[in-house]
Amino acid sequence: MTTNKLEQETTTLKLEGMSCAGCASAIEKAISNVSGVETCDVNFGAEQATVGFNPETTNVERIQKAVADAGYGASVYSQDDWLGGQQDEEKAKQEAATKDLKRKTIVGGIISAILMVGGLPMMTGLDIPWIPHWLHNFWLQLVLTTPVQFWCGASFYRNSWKAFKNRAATMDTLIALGTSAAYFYSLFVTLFSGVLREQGITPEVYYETSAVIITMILLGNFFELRARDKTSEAIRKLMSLQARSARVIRDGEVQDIPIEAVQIGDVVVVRPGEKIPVDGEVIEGGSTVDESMVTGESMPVQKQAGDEVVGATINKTGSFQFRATRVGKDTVLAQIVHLVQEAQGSKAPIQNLADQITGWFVPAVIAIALLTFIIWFNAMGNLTLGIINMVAVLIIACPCTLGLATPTSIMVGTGKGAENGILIKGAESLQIAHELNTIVFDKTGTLTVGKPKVTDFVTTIGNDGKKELKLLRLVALVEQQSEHPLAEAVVEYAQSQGIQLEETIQNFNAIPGSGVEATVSDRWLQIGTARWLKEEIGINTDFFSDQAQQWEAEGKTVIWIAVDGELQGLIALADTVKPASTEAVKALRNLGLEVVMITGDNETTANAIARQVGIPRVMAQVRPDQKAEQIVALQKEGKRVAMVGDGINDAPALAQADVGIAIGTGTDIAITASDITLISGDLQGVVTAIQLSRATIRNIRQNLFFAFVYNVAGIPIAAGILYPFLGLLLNPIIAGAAMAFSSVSVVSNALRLRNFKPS
Ligand SMILES: Nc1ncnc2c1ncn2[C@@H]1O[C@H](COP(=O)(O)OP(=O)(O)OP(=O)(O)O)[C@@H](O)[C@H]1O
Ligand SMILES: [Cu+]
Ligand SMILES: [Mg+2]
Repeated sequence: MTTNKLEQETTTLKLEGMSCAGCASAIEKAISNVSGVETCDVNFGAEQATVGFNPETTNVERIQKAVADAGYGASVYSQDDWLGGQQDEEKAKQEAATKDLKRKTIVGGIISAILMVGGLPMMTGLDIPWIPHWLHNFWLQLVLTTPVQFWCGASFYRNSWKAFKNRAATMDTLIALGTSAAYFYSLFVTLFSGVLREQGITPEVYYETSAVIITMILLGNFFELRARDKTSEAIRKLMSLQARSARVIRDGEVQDIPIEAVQIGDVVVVRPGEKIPVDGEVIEGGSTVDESMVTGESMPVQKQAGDEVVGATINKTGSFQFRATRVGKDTVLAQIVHLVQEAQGSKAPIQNLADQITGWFVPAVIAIALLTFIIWFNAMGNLTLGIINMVAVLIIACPCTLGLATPTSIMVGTGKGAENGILIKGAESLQIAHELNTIVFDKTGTLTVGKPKVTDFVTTIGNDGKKELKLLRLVALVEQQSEHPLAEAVVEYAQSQGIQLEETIQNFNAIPGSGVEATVSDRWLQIGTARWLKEEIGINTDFFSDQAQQWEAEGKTVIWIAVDGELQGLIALADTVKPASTEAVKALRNLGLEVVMITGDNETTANAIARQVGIPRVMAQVRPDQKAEQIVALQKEGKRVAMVGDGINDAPALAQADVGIAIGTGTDIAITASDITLISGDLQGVVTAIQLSRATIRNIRQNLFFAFVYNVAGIPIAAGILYPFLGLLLNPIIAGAAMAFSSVSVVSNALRLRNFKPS
């Protein structure tokens, strides 16, 4: 990573023509070889590639060409795609592919059934009267099997040729080799059956082995395709939330226009029960809006002039007009879709092992298969069993299950997150979240609502109303320049006392984590923490010590006022704890996590709030620039730390934490430094995210276990290792069935994650 992040561009490509994880690694290799490409993640499950590259040395076209040269297709994922009709086009293409697969499976199925029935008397040694003998004729079997081998099974040959050109081998290689061995051996026997008989060998053919295996694998593919389709359901659900049209006021009249035609600044009319088409700001009227589809928050939200509305949410009772502020790919919904798409295509570290294995797996299997043949043929002198066992090894060893295990679970997991208002940036975050043991909460705006109100105001001059107001005016004038929530509260309070704030001030200076200072009306004002005034400036603060102590114990934030270096006043502000905070903290502790609160506020206040929400460990008086250091300190204690913050001023800490969880309040989703974004401000989302992560990783482990067990146990049995002891061989047909349905079972297991419910 030598290049600057800013110079790197990331693009997501939609891939075509992959049949297994082997293809994925072939594409990954091809893309990585393009000079200028810095990172590349190919996801087989999501059929997409996420490529980071330096736009100065390469471009998307060159990357696409590399993919095409490797024998696959890559198209650019445009965020506008799903707004227009391109989605339908892709759907039609997919439907055609499914239909083709279905037809081939049916033809293969019928022929296989005939072959199996014909083979029954031979296999069982019985003379079954209703089965005519000619059904077992070698030549008839040849005629029947040939279309299955080369028409139904065409894709296996095509794909293994593609892989071969890339000097790679995939699951298709194994299937093509395995079934070809059975077919051509049978062909040889058919042609020379006379010669074999003369030599005293009973000629036997294995046409049905090949036909049945091909059919079975096609059937498996068919089920897998249908099941995999369901893993991307979440995205489709999100996309379908998009409204089709909007009612806007143009040229003084209300017009119905398609959603793509809406422009920023358009005035949109929304009636009761209608879907809000794009993002905007209410300018007239009011209503309650159901935002659950975007935020996961089930309570409808009140809207009036000045409030933001989000596209795809549903207007309940009232009607209103709003001005469009974000359209097309800039809307909150479009961004969510984009993010989920990217996350679904990203790779979890847990997958690396599976990838490495698949890389050398196929060549190794071919070697084992050859060895099996050689041993059976040479040591046992049995050509037929040699061929059959070799075919069984080739078929059972198919690594496709291994390739599907992780990505399918990740897709379902991230999709499930989105449904619950939890945006997970990548598979890696989803994985790390299950290892967390410490959760650090920011206080203001995270555990509390973040809208403090002034509750008390006292001055050293006692109860002289006029002088008090004069001081408050000076304070508010200074605070007007600050963006701190405390400052806003002070200004609001002053205004509510009827104070006019129209005077320019000089030398304004904000000291983050301490306070603000400025000159107003020739007076030098310093407003901030006691520590700052006392220890850094040297002002005597004794006068208000007791008063401050009392307020702080009530959980109020106290700010101190000094004029010309002398203490003159004290303001207390209270912020309400979010109703869900206590619940969420409790749930997290029940999950076995240590919960910590971090704040710039002073010790006493912090402790009072911590007690209210049930947090045992507090880090108080931490300056904004020190928050990240505190996270490092926790990490040095050996902890895996998640930081939960409002995403704006906590950015460094969010980035430092193992998992940064940002609270996006309302429409303001700051998806920047965080790994996970909770779209609604509900802290319960933290609990859900961790539970979801644990469920997903558990699911992946199950999948990997199934995949490994099946391959590791299957290969030796297929090779005939049990034969000397138990006389047990694996019929290639059974191997084919096992192989076909192992991937179906992995995908079905991943789909179980769809039942995940936040508790
Ligand atoms: N504009 C300001 N006016 C008055 N006091 C301020 C101002 N900015 C900061 N302070 C003082 O500095 C303290 C620390 O501020 P800081 O922004 O680090 O934390 P906070 O917002 O109180 O809490 P948190 O860290 O939980 O967000 C505040 O509690 C307040 O006493
Ligand atoms: Cu396979
Ligand atoms: Mg703050």
